[in-house]
Amino acid sequence: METPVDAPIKDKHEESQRLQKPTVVFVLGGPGSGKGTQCANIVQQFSYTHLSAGDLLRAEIRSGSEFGTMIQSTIAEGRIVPSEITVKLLCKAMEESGNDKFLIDGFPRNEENRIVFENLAKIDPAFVLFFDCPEEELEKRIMNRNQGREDDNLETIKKRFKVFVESTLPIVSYYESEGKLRKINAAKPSEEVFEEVKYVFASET
Ligand SMILES: Nc1ncnc2c1ncn2[C@@H]1O[C@H](COP(=O)(O)OP(=O)(O)O)[C@@H](O)[C@H]1O
Ligand SMILES: Nc1ccn([C@@H]2O[C@H](COP(=O)(O)OP(=O)(O)O)[C@@H](O)[C@H]2O)c(=O)n1
Ligand SMILES: [Mg+2]
Repeated sequence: METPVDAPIKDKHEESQRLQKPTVVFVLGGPGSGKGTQCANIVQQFSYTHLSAGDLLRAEIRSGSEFGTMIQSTIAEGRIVPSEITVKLLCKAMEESGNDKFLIDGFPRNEENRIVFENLAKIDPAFVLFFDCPEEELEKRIMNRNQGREDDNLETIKKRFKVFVESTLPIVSYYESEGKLRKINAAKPSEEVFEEVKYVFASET
């Protein structure tokens, strides 16, 4: 069939670019809500690669990067690292993975994260998983986590909860208004949470 003469070449290029975009699922929830735990479960049953923004930032500190000291002090204070750094780490990890389906855990944590990702990666999430859990349960889980994290102490946890409420919950509301939020009750035992998670993935794919 002939190409219609008025079909602009640029639009065709943009369409093929869009079709090649990877599938991204953002995974949000308060600190200690089980994002990392459930992502590990998901990759065992569905063909996703798990990218944790926090893990990438901690690896960047260990690598001796020029930004290491700044990232370390930002994390120790429970604040959010400048988005360009985190988004570049995520994009690099996506490129290097060889996969085209990603769980992006702990991101976007604020509006700047969301917009910089939109502008640099130019990918919209397929949907957003949100692990909903009361603060007192989160605090207990973090205090028992034992991963030797500098930010898993009571003083920093309080700051992280404040950042979560002030900066991340508005992002959760944004995706809800876009019809992209899949809210999970994360206050249950891990196996029961995963049953809900599986149901979401089975319905989406
Ligand atoms: N449903 C759950 N019930 C009780 N403890 C949990 C549950 N999910 C995870 N945990 C534990 O809570 C801590 C925080 O979980 P993690 O997956 O690291 O959360 P996040 O990545 O959201 O901070 C870990 O020690 C983990 O083993
Ligand atoms: N998008 C992100 C994700 C994490 N971080 C930093 O990394 C810290 C740990 O994030 P994390 O996702 O590993 O923490 P948990 O929610 O898993 O406990 C956050 O408190 C922030 O200081 C960030 O600045 N930007
Ligand atoms: Mg985590």
